[in-house]
Amino acid sequence: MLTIDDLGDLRGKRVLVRSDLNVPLDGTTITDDGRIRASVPTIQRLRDAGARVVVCAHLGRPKGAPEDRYSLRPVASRLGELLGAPVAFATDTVGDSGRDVVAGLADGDVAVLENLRFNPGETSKDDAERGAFADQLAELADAFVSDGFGVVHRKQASVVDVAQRLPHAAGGLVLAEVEVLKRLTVDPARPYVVVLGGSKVSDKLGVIENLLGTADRILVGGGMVFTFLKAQGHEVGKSLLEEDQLDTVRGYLDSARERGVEIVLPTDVVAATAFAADAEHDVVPADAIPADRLGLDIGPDSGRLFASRLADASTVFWNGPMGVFELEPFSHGTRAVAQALVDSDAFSVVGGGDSAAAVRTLGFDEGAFGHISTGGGASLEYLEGKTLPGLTVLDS
Ligand SMILES: Nc1ncnc2c1ncn2[C@@H]1O[C@H](COP(=O)(O)OP(=O)(O)O)[C@@H](O)[C@H]1O
Ligand SMILES: O=C(OP(=O)(O)O)[C@H](O)COP(=O)(O)O
Repeated sequence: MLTIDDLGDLRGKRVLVRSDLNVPLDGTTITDDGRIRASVPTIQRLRDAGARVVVCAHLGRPKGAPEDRYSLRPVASRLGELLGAPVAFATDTVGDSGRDVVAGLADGDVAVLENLRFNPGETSKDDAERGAFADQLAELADAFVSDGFGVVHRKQASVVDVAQRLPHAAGGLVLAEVEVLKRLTVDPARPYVVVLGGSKVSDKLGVIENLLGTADRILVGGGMVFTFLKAQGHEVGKSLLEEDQLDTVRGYLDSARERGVEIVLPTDVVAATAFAADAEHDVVPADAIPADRLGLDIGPDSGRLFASRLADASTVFWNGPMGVFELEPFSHGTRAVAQALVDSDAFSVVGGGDSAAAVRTLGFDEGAFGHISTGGGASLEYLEGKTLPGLTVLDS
């Protein structure tokens, strides 16, 4: 991959940096700034080189139009604090504000553009629409640095199309993440255990197919669980469910059996009356979730089971919290898995915005894990052996 050194002298040049600043927020309060901190070294390096740094990023999944709750303004403020320098904020991405803010930058200055996903072109499936938005982004800069590892699996304008329009390079974060993940693709020490959870179920269920060819054991928790339980014929109440994936999941279970890959499912679940910290909740058997309840965590028995299936692992990749860890009553399963990794001798990689945030907010020391990756879906697709569009485009 091309690196920042390949871009030559950057003094006075406008450099567009695609970062992954998709951090968890409580209102306008950032509850974990890990992804912003991870983005700082590349931005600082470009400042030191005298570049005029234009940072672009997304927050959440707005549908192509502005929504206050997804504004990057609080993120820009936090970036300024971490850099110890003023950060200009454009209230749009490629409109008047974006252009004015970029025009006002001096060498070494930094600006953050408003959420890329407020523009329909960013995530469009239509090449022409995405290309037109990428043209506008490219007009704001002389060079492009891709540093948002968490989005390199997305074929989106700011990840792929803009790189085709400007001299481009991989940032230090992307290079570092790929370096670590390579260790898990080239002959990982066995047993190799993958732990999957979280809420992006439709996105991530598909990775299991390829992981069945590489992992020895897959532990399933979080919102993923219920599609498996339902596929086995159990009721899951009001829990997160991908109804149209039931046959696919049955196929995974059959295929795992044939290949000798162990799929470990929870034996009990914390089932609540509502998605709220003060909701009534009980531990119920995984095969007997009441119709009016939703599963928001794996239960204590499952926590012990998962820990026991991690104890002998030599390599572990974990993406996706085991429950709604943001709410204390539903954080115990995630804590149990994190503790099991801390206690094991395995080389462990924890990937994903929320998984990394969970580990930190639950009070674990980052140093106790082999690597904390900023990418969840991106890491998973890399480990599957898939071609990631945001990486391929940096090769040429
Ligand atoms: N049983 C569940 N039901 C609903 N949401 C869940 C459940 N378990 C975990 N989650 C949610 O999953 C979210 C993280 O999912 P995801 O984005 O896939 O992970 P990551 O960001 O680590 O890749 C968390 O906000 C958590 O509250
Ligand atoms: O949070 C992210 O991914 P992750 O939840 O897989 O870690 C990235 O910012 C990508 O976001 P997206 O899954 O909305 O494209």
